[in-house]
Amino acid sequence: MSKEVLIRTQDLSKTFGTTKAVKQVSFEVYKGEIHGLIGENGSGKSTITNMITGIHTVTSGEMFLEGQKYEPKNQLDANRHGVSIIVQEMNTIEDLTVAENIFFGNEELFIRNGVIDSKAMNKKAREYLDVFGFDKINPADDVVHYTFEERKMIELVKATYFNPKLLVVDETTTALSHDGREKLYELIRHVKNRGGSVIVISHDLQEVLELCDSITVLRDGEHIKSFPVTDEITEDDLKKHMVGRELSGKYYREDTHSNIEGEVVMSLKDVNVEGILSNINLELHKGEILGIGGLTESGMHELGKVMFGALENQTGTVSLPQKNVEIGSIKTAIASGVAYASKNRDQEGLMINASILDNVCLSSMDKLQRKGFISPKRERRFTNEYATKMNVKMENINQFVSALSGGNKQKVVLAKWLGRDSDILVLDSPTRGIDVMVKASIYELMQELTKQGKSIVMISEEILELIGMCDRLVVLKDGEITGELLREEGLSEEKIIHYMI
Ligand SMILES: Nc1ncnc2c1ncn2[C@@H]1O[C@H](COP(=O)(O)OP(=O)(O)OP(=O)(O)O)[C@@H](O)[C@H]1O
Repeated sequence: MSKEVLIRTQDLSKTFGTTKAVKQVSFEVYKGEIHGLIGENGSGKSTITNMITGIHTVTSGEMFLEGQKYEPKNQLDANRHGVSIIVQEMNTIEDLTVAENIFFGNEELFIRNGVIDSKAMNKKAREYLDVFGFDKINPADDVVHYTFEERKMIELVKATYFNPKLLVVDETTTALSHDGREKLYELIRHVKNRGGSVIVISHDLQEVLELCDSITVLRDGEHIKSFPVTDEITEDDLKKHMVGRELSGKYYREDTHSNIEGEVVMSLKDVNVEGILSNINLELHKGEILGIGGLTESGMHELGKVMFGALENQTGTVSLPQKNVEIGSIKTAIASGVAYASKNRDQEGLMINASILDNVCLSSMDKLQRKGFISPKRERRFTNEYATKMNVKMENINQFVSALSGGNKQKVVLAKWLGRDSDILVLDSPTRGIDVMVKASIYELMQELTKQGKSIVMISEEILELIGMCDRLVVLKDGEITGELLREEGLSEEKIIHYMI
């Protein structure tokens, strides 16, 4: 049986100012297939899918959906054509309830006598949430009460309750916990089994090979290749297509030593946060990479905030013994050389509507000033140095962060803290959304920093990166430390999972 094309792009292009983000891309997605869209950070993946899903207008070129010319006016219009998207960042509206978020733009479904029947809307939302087993999510609650992960789950329902013909999943899996990821895979397969198609954008190449029926590779906004996935295709093949040359070199550390001999630079004593963390006692050593692992709800993300003085209602102490400082606020943390990169980068890590320069310089103002004056030249030099170090793909340092691709935003977060020259870096999900090549350079940089005597706390849901990089790994479950593992004793997935669940 010949395959039927669901969507086809013909010479599709998108220009933002002087940036040619997508250049005459022609590719097609068949009905009933999972199609991977891969490429380095900034290669145009999101821009293409944003055009397909009506988020961006098309600069030039055409799209055809089931053979018909397709020109979505906006996202709702795309939904009405059976096309939806789950984006990288949080995409729920804070002031609305769960149900109002799910049916946003389609409220007319529930209008009775000229007013919205909230009861009927909540009832319908309940039904859809139950299909996914999201029984802890209440349709009538304001969405703001839910975690990043739960809000992503609400978005899954929003994007699929109307049985889309085409679902786009833009770099979402790496933002989710193991369970959330499984739910998303289930959903993707469900759409496929019903004859729908899914475009998956992911930097996890193993995931792409396992999940997808075919793959399209982009490089610098151009279409490089589309091909079906076969058993012969390897991750290295994909990398080669992505960068245009053979790649060599190791990804993770190769040594098996646990570098924990240095003096204690941070000490947590009897830290408790009601309902989140219990009796946390932990020490971080100079030059160490301390991994924190667990399921997303384990308290691991909150532990990072505690180390940065960013959580209220906490008892116990977080201190820096060498400096004789107790961290009780973000201000003290920054002033004492502690940096923190949040998992929730758009809300907590960056000023989205400010320039790269403003973002990189903000936390280093004290370092940059001389006699109370900050020279614009020094700011520019400083920003250029760290943006270049992190390989940020940008027009120039005055570009707004909102105009950067997801992975490049993440690089700005890291550049900001590297520039500050902090002694302790608490990095929550540091390589989220980052392409394989830059990931390798971040791992290299982490090693370089520890050699300089800096200490790193790496909070991650990627077990392999924890195994690959940490001197010591602390595992949390239900807010408590359940295990501590040393690199030199051998870190393995089985051991870690044993303490996680
Ligand atoms: N709103 C915007 N304004 C200006 N430039 C933009 C905008 N959105 C994207 N770009 C630029 O378009 C190019 C492609 O970005 P895009 O987000 O499509 O990349 P991507 O392949 O999805 O990257 P990533 O893997 O990092 O998410 C980048 O150079 C980016 O800076």
